[in-house]
This record gives sequence, structure tokens and C-alpha cells, in this order.
Amino acid sequence: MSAVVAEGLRKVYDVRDADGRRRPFAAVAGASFTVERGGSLGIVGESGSGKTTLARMLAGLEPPSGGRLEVCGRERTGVSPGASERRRRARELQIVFQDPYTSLNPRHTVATCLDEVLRVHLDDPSRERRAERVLELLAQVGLDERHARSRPRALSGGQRQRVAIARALAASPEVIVLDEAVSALDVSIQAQILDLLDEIRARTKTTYLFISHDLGVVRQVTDELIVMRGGEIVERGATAAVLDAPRHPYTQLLRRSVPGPGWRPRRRSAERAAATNERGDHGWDA
Ligand SMILES: Nc1ncnc2c1ncn2[C@@H]1O[C@H](COP(=O)(O)OP(=O)(O)OP(=O)(O)O)[C@@H](O)[C@H]1O
Repeated sequence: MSAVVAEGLRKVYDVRDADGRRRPFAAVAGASFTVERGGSLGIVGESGSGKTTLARMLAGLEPPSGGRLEVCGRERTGVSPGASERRRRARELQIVFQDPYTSLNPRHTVATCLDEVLRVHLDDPSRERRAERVLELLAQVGLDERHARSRPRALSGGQRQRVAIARALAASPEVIVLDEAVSALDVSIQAQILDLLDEIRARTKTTYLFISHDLGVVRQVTDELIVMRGGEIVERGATAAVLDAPRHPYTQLLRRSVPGPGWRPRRRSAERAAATNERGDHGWDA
């Protein structure tokens, strides 16, 4: 069964030109893709290519201007959902953004932030089970009881990010959209979260949509990849195939822009080039 089906999904904003005239601007200009249940789709593309807009439409945070969206076999486009439909949708799909500061209630402790999700979504929502589950979820993302008692502002950015991931997991969703959600984490925590997501996927057939600038992460955790540019999907395919043999010039550029072994900052290369008379204008050490 397909977990997500997008057909010609569009988002057009009304923007003003430099001369103040309004004009339509397609942030997402007709995206079509399918993610099978238990699959993992990477979405990469330059800044402003429409990745977050696409993610926000998937999560119901942005109404599409056109096209069709189906999540877990149910149509998502159309009338705005009532309370029980919203609950159901939350169990179908959760999204985690890069900076969760605004989405975590600053007045609530971390335990309360997680507990309010568990109250709604846990099969056995007794107080004891919820308290136990809060600690289980925090342990999974490398946090503990001390963090459970903290408020978001008392946590580091990486810790807040992990709370946001734990909160998404609290709803046991069938689909998780991660929008640069692990980008800011240090590498050991990032590896722990990626392992956790992988383990959850193997155990529960959870589906992931993974937006990331980090092609190494994308290669590690996704099976299929779409590449966006200017609101359009310019390339798609199996992740390894797209990254190893990119066909579209933009994907080739993206691939070339990843620093390889021996990479030095451009300025240092240029300085050294001046000193040693070698070519140093490409940011790479040959
Ligand atoms: N509410 C809005 N009104 C007008 N334009 C918008 C709005 N939201 C996004 N855009 C524009 O849509 C385009 C796509 O933005 P989006 O945030 O989806 O890009 P992105 O690929 O996620 O970029 P990044 O990698 O930098 O996060 C951008 O040009 C952005 O300025």
C-alpha cells in the first residue's frame, strides 16, 4: 500500500514584485510522487526550491493550490478537518522541523509536551503508562529524567530537536516527515537518531520523508530520492543511482559541491595557490 501519494501538488503564493505589483509565484509547481509503506524518500534541492512548502502541504499546515494528496490511503485535500479527523491525521503523519523552538510550548516541561500527545494517542493512556512512555521516548533520543523536568528554553538546540523527534514518535505515526530535523545535531547524536529511525522503520514499517542538505545522511537513510529545483522535481530514482550517476545538471552540481576527502576552504586553497603557484580556484585539493 502507498503511504503517500502526491499528484500534481502545487502551491502558488501571491508575491509583490520590486515595483509593488502582485504576481503569482509557484513555490511548488506540480509535484508527483509515491512513497510505499515502510519506504523512505529523500528530498533534496537548493535553498528556496520548495522542499519545506511541500512538507507543510503534506502535514496539512499549508493548503495546496492544486493537485491531489493521499496519506495512508485517505484523501487529504478538500474541506478542513474536524477534531477527530485531525487526531486521526496526526496518527497518520507527523512532521519535525529544523528549529522546533516555536512548536514546543515554552510554558510546559518536556514531560508535559510529550504527555499531551500520549494522552491522545496511547492505546493505554493511564497516568503510569504515560509517565513510563515519556521516559522511554526520551531515552530513545538520548535524554533523561532531568530533561523531562526542564522547559524548552533550558535545553540546548540539539536537545530541543531531540524532544521534537520524541514528540513526533509519541503519536506512533505511520509517516514521519523530517525537514532538516537532524542537520543541527552533532554527529554522534545524529547517528543515534538515524539508527533509532531505522530500527523503528524495520519494526513498524514507518514511512519517512527526509528533507536534508546532507547527501551523506540522505544516502544512509533513504531508498528513493527526488531532487527539486525552482519548485519542480528535476530528477528522481533510487537514492544510490541518483547520487552515483546523476543525470540532471543540477544534481551533478549538487553532487560536485559536496566536499570530498582532502577538501580545504576555498580561501586557503587560493592563498596556498598564490604561495606555491598551483591552481587553487576550485575549492578542492586534487
Ligand atoms: N508564505 C510565503 N509567501 C510567499 N512566498 C513564500 C512563502 N513561503 C515560501 N515562499 C517562497 O517559496 C519558495 C520555496 O520556499 P521553501 O521554504 O519551500 O524552500 P526550501 O527548499 O525549503 O528552502 P530551504 O532549503 O532554504 O529551507 C521560496 O522562494 C520562498 O521564498
